[in-house]
Amino acid sequence: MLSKREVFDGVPEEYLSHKERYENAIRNSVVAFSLVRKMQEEGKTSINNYRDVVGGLLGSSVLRDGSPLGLHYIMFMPAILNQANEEQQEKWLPRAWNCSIIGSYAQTELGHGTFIRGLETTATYDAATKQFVLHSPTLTAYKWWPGGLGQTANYCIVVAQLYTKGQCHGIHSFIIQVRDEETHMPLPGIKIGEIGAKLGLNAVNNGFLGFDNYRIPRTNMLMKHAQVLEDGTYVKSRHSKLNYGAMVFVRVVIVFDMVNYLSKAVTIATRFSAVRRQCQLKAGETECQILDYVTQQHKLFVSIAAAHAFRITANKLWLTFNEVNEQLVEGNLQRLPELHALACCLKAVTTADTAACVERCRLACGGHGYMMSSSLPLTYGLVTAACTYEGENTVLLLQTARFLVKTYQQLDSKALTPTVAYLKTAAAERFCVGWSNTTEGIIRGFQVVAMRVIIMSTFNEEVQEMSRTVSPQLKEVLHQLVDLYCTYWALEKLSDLLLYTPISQKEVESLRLRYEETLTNLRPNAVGLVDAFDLRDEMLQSTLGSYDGRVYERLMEEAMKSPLNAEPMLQSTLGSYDGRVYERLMEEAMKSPLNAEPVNYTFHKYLKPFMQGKL
Ligand SMILES: CCCCCCCCCCCC(=O)SCCNC(=O)CCNC(=O)[C@H](O)C(C)(C)COP(=O)(O)OP(=O)(O)OC[C@H]1O[C@@H](n2cnc3c(N)ncnc32)[C@H](O)[C@@H]1OP(=O)(O)O
Ligand SMILES: Cc1cc2nc3c(=O)[nH]c(=O)nc-3n(C[C@H](O)[C@H](O)[C@H](O)COP(=O)(O)OP(=O)(O)OC[C@H]3O[C@@H](n4cnc5c(N)ncnc54)[C@H](O)[C@@H]3O)c2cc1C
Repeated sequence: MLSKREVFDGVPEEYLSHKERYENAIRNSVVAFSLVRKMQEEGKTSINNYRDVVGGLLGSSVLRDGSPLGLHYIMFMPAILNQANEEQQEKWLPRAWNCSIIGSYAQTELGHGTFIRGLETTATYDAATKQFVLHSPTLTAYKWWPGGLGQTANYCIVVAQLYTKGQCHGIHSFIIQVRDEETHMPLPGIKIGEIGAKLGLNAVNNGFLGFDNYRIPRTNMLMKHAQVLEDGTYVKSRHSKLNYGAMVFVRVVIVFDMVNYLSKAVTIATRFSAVRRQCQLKAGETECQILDYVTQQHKLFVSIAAAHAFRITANKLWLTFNEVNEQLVEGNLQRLPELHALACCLKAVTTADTAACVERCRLACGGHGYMMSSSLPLTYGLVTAACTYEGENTVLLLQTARFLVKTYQQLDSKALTPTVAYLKTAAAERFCVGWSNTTEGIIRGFQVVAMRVIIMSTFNEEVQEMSRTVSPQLKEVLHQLVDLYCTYWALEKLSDLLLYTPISQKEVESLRLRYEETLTNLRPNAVGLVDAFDLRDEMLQSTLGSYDGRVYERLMEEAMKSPLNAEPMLQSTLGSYDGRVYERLMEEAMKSPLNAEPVNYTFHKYLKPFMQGKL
């Protein structure tokens, strides 16, 4: 076993270099996950409930900024459970469960994250050799973001467009070895490295991955739902979205993560507010605790309530998830759309609210909340990432909206699933329900709001199909900006307007329509308007915002500057892009302080003994 001192070094992460952070994260992770393995051996955790144990570790003081092994537990293993058939589970799960292989989940590409039907990586079946050929046809096809892939994982689940007999059958999942299990060197045809420094989660070792006609056995396609037979015949899944199962699982789990992070942040801020004394209510008196100010209570108490609300919601969602998955096993797909809509909505709402609440907790602590030692900035970095990963929030809310509009359109013809049954009542009472200032009254009020918004969305959808007008003159555009600014804030501050002005419900509805029309009118000039700020690239200093729009090339150029990519074991993906692979590799190797060793020492010293169960 490693001694505590050796593992934690005692040097706060903030003072470590990018590379030292990674090395520190590996040391901490092998210790932490050796404990999980010990619990497995003693039967204290199993393949079905390990999430609580791992969830408690990830984001804890030991793995404060994430772990290079996190994705192994968070997505690699769930994907095998969810997408692999029995035979494949027998082959891969035991090795994944005892960490003799370390996996990641590679779906997102440089060019696509949300629109997964647009992913470019291809998996083409070769019946002659009974193999799939994985290939990244363009730079934008490179997998980009998978956690742990940079220098740590030696296997991963790859999501690619499946081709067989010349036909594309859409995205499917494959289990792929990317590094040699003995030497940890990338296998021939694999280009791999880490993507560089991020706002947070800098211990997760997010990587990039490119394939150059890389061959895998047919049986490495995860075949629980769809299959490809030896002769290349494609057998399709009962439901095209069953392949998306791993994402639904993680969205459900993220709601639990938000409970942990929000509880932590509001504990820090509330305790600090009890200790902090600032200003006197009356001259001569002792300064009072800031927790006594109503403004401070306004900032914090809702987060305490939200943490409990999210916990109850997470438990209910987990029950629904398990119920629906049991029904799926029996072939009953009826509640899958509802589960998808629920997981999307609750992942989006809890992550957005938690990010806002954690930032509010930080602000409530004044200057001391800005200190890294407060742990609030780090917690914010963790939670704000969750608004993006596992489905960007806007897009997930659109999925829920789609489900609600569809439910409304079938209100009279279809039995409603439990979570939307209220729509029937709200519709039956034709919204004439009176307001009561009770919890039930407020819930009913929001049910009426939901019903009205769904009706408006359905109506807008019909209206917007009819007309779209755009006006080119600058004067018009500036008027549109004024319009936008006014209608945006009128809608943002609607409660005040309803309280203090005679604005009617009808006027609110037309205000909302006008706002959306202004957005549409401004869209064609949006880029021109920001170009008009005339901010040079040197001032922006951003891979995303450069004038020439070469986003992906710049992202890759920046990634290659990471010290972790200087190590000779990595293959320069940018080099393969412009064809100067070997010259660049040699250039990078000569720069790297580690050019004497082909693999980072932490593999042999920590990772390999851990994977061989010797730690
Ligand atoms: C410190 C420690 C922590 C550290 C922890 C760190 C952990 C980090 C983990 C992050 C890992 C990742 O990010 S992994 C990558 C995650 N990526 C994503 O989540 C990608 C997000 N995008 C998507 O999921 C998809 O593109 C959609 C759902 C947005 C759209 O999919 P689509 O195939 O285009 O479907 P679409 O045309 O919109 O809809 C067609 C029909 O399919 C239905 N449909 C769509 N998806 C599903 C679904 N999953 N299940 C059922 N049904 C579905 C729709 O409701 C619709 O039904 P009907 O209306 O026709 O009836
Ligand atoms: C910390 C972190 C860890 C991650 N880990 C992994 C991982 O392990 N494995 C993996 O595969 N991926 C991972 N990801 C990638 C993540 O899943 C994607 O970033 C996410 O799905 C969003 O896709 P995108 O980045 O392409 O953004 P985009 O989809 O390009 O979104 C950019 C903007 O476009 C908007 N937009 C996009 N489509 C629409 C639409 N249809 N309608 C309206 N607006 C739209 C979005 O709302 C957003 O404002 C990770 C990301 C982060 C930040």
